[in-house]
Amino acid sequence: MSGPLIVLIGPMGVGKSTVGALLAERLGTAFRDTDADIVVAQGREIADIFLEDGEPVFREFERQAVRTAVAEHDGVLALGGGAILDGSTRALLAAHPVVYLSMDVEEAVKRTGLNHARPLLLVNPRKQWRELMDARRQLYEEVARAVVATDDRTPEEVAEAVLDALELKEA
Ligand SMILES: Nc1ncnc2c1ncn2[C@@H]1O[C@H](COP(=O)(O)OP(=O)(O)O)[C@@H](O)[C@H]1O
Ligand SMILES: O=C(O)C1=C[C@@H](OP(=O)(O)O)[C@@H](O)[C@H](O)C1
Ligand SMILES: [Mg+2]
Repeated sequence: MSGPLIVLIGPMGVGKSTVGALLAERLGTAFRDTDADIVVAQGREIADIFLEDGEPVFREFERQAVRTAVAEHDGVLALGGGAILDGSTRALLAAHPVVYLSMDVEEAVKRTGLNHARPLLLVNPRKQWRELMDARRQLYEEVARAVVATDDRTPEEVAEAVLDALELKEA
């Protein structure tokens, strides 16, 4: 198996899960999301894993989930926003068609501000999002084969831009 057709990375709320599902539909392939894989494997929501076990344990589940998904899945794969924090994950992704979906902070607050499913943005989302991006921006750029800005674009328009960036044709 040759690995995923597309791997989506980028910050929380940028649309990896939404656009990933659309892309899979347009390409006539399957969609997989490592956050969803972790929820199924653990039988708990992401926020509960953070609360009960802490972030380092979640990151280890995530590291393993990415490894398994990259090895097994040949469709569209969306990762959680922090997956690229792990150096071995970044090394693994170097061989794959990774697209970084980007957005600015105001768009991020609009898309995630009121959503309690994301434990890292529970208090002062604007400040926390800026801090996360200061720590991660360079890692997203380092791993990505293409960058697609999502501000002022519908999920359908983002999906189209991803297909263009990777020169992929619809099914
Ligand atoms: N291009 C877009 N424009 C406006 N809202 C969007 C866009 N993409 C996603 N959203 C919305 O933003 C929220 C987060 O999307 P999601 O796909 O869960 O992001 P991620 O998986 O990157 O965290 C959802 O409510 C989704 O409907
Ligand atoms: O950026 C992060 O550290 C996280 C992003 C989330 O996924 P999404 O990027 O799909 O929201 C989820 O994995 C967890 O809440 C941590
Ligand atoms: Mg997601």
